[in-house]
Amino acid sequence: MAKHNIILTKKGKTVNGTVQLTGSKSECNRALVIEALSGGKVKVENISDAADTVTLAGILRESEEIGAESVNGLHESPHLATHTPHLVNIGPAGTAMRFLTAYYAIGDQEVVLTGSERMKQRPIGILVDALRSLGAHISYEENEGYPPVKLKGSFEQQTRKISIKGNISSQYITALLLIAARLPLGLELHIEGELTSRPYVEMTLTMLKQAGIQHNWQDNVIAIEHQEYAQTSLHIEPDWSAASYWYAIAALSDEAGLFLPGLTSYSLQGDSVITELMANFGITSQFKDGGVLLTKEPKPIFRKIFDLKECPDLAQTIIVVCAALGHDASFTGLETLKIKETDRILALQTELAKIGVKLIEKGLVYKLDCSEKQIPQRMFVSTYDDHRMAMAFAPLATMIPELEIEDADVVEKSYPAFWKDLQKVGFEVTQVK
Ligand SMILES: O=C(O)C1=C[C@@H](OP(=O)(O)O)[C@@H](O)[C@H](O)C1
Ligand SMILES: C=C(OP(=O)(O)O)C(=O)O
Repeated sequence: MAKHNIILTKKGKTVNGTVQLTGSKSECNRALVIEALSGGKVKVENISDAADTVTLAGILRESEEIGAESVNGLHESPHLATHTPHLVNIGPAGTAMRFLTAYYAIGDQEVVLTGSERMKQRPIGILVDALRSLGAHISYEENEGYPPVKLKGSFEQQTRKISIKGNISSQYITALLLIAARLPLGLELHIEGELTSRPYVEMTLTMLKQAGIQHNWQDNVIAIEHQEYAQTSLHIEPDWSAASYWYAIAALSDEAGLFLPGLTSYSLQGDSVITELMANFGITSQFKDGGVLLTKEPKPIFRKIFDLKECPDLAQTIIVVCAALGHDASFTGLETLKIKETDRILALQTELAKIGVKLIEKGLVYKLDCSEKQIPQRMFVSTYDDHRMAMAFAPLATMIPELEIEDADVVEKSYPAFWKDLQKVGFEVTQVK
């Protein structure tokens, strides 16, 4: 598909309106895997239209069909008849890549699981090693430790007790927890060292519980016995990471009145912490009428340090807001950013340099230096195949008269209606020929 850029403009410094956000990509991806493993007992309500979720749903549906054909003896499918493995391409969806690796590892189909060029650079060795110790047969098709992977579909559980490093990606842990109840011996997962992105692991366990799967988490050990799913529906809340861009827009405006229906203060999503983070920039979040109302009051910013280890997907949103406001804050917990859709540290450094702001690495702390900040009349934002680069820089249109954003469709990964929603609240979006 041809890539196209857009120019974003916004007149005035007030923003008002109602925006219905799509379902959470993280909740939905978990729910779909739970649904697939539950043998039809669990259903998903309010499925997200994030491209990563739509892709995952399609793949799981196709897999179930192939599974059903092979159970019924209909081996006429060209893949199965010639023993060519079923080729599954997950594109840029990291969460789905990790979850499907675990899902196919315990299935009975032979599958080669691949993704976009960037996906082939996003590590998966820690998860593969854990699955191999459980008894899965997995090999690498290109580079050791990275997709594509071949899953042989001949799982025999060797042990229930495995260890996994917790500081690279919580998605490996979620992937294992999602299949745990289907393992004949269950799972006893020992998390070694620090656990990054912890709220995502909590979300997984809560959703499993909603689906009838109990767990026991003590210190660094999570245990799930082999057990049956309950007959139930999982309801997906709107996406709090998507909400963060609306908070950023409010933070960079003089006045705001934005209503986001469906969001609750008791969300499963760790990114709901955006309400606390944005309070530092004068944003009040009022939960009422079945949603959240954001309002803005100008106030001095005091907070100097932000630890984002539990909410890595908010890093770009918060850092861009601080840079735009000329607030020299420091950030910790950004270690996982280099292995996401792009190296997000490098991408931030390169794009912030265009407004004269530096993001300086000092060991594990990143510090903004806004002393030479300059808001230009026009800016071109490169997006590096990263939806969050496009959405985190879009709020700058409240300050920069002409903001050109590269490859606008990149937002489809998690929030396809983003540009349309901006238009609804008074932004102009012009496609560049
Ligand atoms: O489990 C999830 O749904 C996610 C976990 C996080 O990844 P890491 O655990 O790799 O930080 C997050 O960045 C990602 O967007 C979604
Ligand atoms: C890191 C992200 O997604 P994933 O890892 O699922 O590609 C994200 O949405 O910011």
